[in-house]
Amino acid sequence: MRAVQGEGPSAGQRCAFVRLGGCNLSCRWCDTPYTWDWTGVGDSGVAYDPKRELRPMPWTDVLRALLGFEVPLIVVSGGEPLSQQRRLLPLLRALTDAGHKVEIETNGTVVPQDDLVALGVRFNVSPKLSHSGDPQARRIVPDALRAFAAVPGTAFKFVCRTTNDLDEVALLVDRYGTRPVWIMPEGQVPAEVGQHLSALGDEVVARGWNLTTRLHVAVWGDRRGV
Ligand SMILES: Nc1nc2[nH]cc(C(=O)O)c2c(=O)[nH]1
Ligand code: SF4
Ligand SMILES: [Mg+2]
Repeated sequence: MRAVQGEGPSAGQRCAFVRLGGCNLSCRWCDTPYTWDWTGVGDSGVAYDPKRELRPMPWTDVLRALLGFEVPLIVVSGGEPLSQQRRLLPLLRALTDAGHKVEIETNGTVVPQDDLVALGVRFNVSPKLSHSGDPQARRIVPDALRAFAAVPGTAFKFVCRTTNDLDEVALLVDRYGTRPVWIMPEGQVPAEVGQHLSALGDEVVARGWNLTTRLHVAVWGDRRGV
């Protein structure tokens, strides 16, 4: 489906999405539990059925569908798309060869391969804070964060609720050089996003960081596919 990139430095740009199944984390407030939560551990409490939610497709079919949307930007998300980075490579190479910009939304726990980095895709890296409920050793992978920080164009996008979360972000930035920083409010409905946005805005600006909303939530609520 066509949409606009809802988050981060390219927010507002026309795009199409590829959403991959499976994640190596299990964040409580995850907004796409249907990509990985087969047991109902997330806040939704729903145990999704992988047979219903996931559809294996040859990458050439995915390419054809994406080219058909005729949009400049392709956003690859999940789940955690880099769990399948080797298998994604031919698709992403074909997209960049065809002149598309590609952005990959990742949780920052998987070191990107050199041949993926060489394609010139943009990584939107979203390291998870303690309120995700994931153990620190799983959500913070220093080698991966440092590797992403070294790739030109990478943006680090931290999902936050309160100003206390910003102190946690600052520690990660100091330790691993995760810049530039974008702070994004947590929330799956406009009221929640708005509330967190106004709670965070002043301090984000004072700290010299960037702020992003979740444009797709404002436009489409929690609808899937956009
Ligand atoms: N419109 C829109 N923009 C997005 N940017 C990142 C998304 C994600 O789910 O990773 C996302 C999403 O789900 N929808
Ligand atoms: S890393 Fe992303 S997709 Fe995975 S559980 Fe957390 S929020 Fe959901
Ligand atoms: Mg999303």
